Amino acid sequence: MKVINFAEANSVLNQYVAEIRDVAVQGDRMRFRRNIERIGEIMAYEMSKELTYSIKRVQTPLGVAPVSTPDDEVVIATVFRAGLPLHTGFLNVFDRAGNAFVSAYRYYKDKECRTVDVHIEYIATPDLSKKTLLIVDPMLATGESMELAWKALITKGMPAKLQIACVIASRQGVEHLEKLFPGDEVTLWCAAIDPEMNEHSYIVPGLGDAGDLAFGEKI
Ligand SMILES: O=P(O)(O)OC[C@H]1O[C@H](OP(=O)(O)OP(=O)(O)O)[C@H](O)[C@@H]1O
Ligand SMILES: O=c1cc[nH]c(=O)[nH]1
Ligand SMILES: [Mg+2]
Repeated sequence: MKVINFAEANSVLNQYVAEIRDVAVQGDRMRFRRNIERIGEIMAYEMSKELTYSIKRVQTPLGVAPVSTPDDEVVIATVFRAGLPLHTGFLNVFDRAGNAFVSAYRYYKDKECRTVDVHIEYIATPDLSKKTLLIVDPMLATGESMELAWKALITKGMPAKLQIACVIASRQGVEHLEKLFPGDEVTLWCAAIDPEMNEHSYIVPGLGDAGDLAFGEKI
């Protein structure tokens, strides 16, 4: 798997990442969601450079313009709930894309909240055969949700290409996906890679709980 880490380059994307991490700013839910969305828009633009292009002839009122446009049939897939604002950002850019949704949630198997498991309940997707699938989820912690989402999605057709986008990934999550996707056909795009996870499988320094920050606490 190829890994592209936007934190290695200076751009305004880092300002949005700083705001979603910052305890003094992240409590503004609308700004939090919009920042994730803006990160999605920038990532989608960068990712668009990796698609397959061909020149089409476009009739203007005054003549014919040759324009190189993408040929990929893109499907954007995300994981409820936290993935929704990132999905919106991608869909703002790839506005003709198909859309897939998977519900995956982490739950603790023990009272001490130390052993996390992931449960998939719901999947809604178009046929993924021969498509260019973009799986977008803001947090890649253990990597279990992403692996299960991928495995659930491919029961609905095998895509021709896969790109994965996260906002904050843990080093362990990246290694988990590297084992799942050996070779360099799959690319992971992330805004930052953090070094650690805590005993509750939260990314450190991370940003906290992305789903709760975007939508409020759940019971
Ligand atoms: O790599 P993992 O250890 O599997 O963790 C990552 C998952 O955690 C978050 O969802 P969460 O389970 O918190 O659900 P939520 O979006 O409903 O808050 C996030 O959106 C990922 O799907
Ligand atoms: O740090 C983390 C890990 C998983 N999910 C989150 O929302 N945050
Ligand atoms: Mg959550």
